[in-house]
Amino acid sequence: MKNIYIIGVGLIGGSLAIDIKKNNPETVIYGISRKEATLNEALSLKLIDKKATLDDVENADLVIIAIPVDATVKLLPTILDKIPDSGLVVDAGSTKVDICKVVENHPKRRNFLAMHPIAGTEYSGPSAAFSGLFIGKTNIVCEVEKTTFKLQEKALKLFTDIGMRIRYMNPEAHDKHIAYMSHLSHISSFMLGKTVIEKEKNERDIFDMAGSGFESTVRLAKSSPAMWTPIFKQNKDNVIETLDEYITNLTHFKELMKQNDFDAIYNEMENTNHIKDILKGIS
Ligand SMILES: NC(=O)c1ccc[n+]([C@@H]2O[C@H](COP(=O)([O-])OP(=O)(O)OC[C@H]3O[C@@H](n4cnc5c(N)ncnc54)[C@H](O)[C@@H]3O)[C@@H](O)[C@H]2O)c1
Ligand SMILES: O=C(O)C(=O)C[C@]1(C(=O)O)C=C[C@@H](O)C=C1
Repeated sequence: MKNIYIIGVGLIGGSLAIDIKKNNPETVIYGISRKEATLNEALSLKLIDKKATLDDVENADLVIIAIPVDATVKLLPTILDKIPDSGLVVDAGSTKVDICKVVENHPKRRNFLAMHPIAGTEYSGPSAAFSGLFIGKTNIVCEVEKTTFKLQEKALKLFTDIGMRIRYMNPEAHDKHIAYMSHLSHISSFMLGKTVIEKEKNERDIFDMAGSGFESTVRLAKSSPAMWTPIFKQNKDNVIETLDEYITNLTHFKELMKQNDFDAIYNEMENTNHIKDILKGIS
């Protein structure tokens, strides 16, 4: 691909830019952002080769949209309008139902591939981007059958070349599973951070007593509200369902404590230890 345009050169867009360029040195990577300062930062960090504007995508072989999911829903139809007939658009959004819905009747629907790379960190912006983020990680691809076969092949090669494995899923299943697998852990981390900040008022105590256990469970509370608010809004019903389940489990744990049923508490923890085997890998 000769010309790749990345809209949103933050953690995800910037990290994709670095590794795609490594594998395809002849490709020109253009960055598009709302703020000039973000593009200048991306240029100075060598994430992109050149700055561009939305109108320039009429020359695109590929456009990667890596902006918050509400902005993706707004921009995606316009980008599809502008790209050439041979062009491909992919998005990296953390939700998939609303994004797929907004283009379901678009005349260039077959030029779009919906995906969600399950890779990231709690940091955002161009300076958070790094090479290797996607190695060994899963890329969830939705409604693959709605994309022209030739364009599917091009996109999937680009992503497997940077180390990703592909998993296919429909958008509804994606949003339901991801509410448990990603959105709930962010809420639980944010609320853990809130509880500690509210009750442990002395920041020196928090700093001195934060061990690696607290650090690791509160890591996601450093994440960007600008990215997460639209995710929770788009996936509201699924997220509320996960919260109901989680709150039931927390309440159950509290009841066992009140009843001094420490055998039951032991069993709860022992059963949950199974997560360690699951995360070791399913072959
Ligand atoms: N952070 C993660 O762990 C992660 C993982 C997988 C997918 N995603 C998804 O990838 C997308 C990007 O996330 P990120 O972590 O790279 O965020 P980020 O904040 O690091 O980068 C997003 C960039 O988009 C820019 N931007 C915002 N609105 C814009 C608009 N309307 N037009 C152009 N630029 C705009 C921001 O200024 C920022 O530079 C989101 O849809 C997110 O849901 C994030
Ligand atoms: O590891 C992290 O810090 C992340 O938040 C990455 C993470 C997640 O695993 O929940 C966050 C959002 C995504 O859409 C995909 C990946």
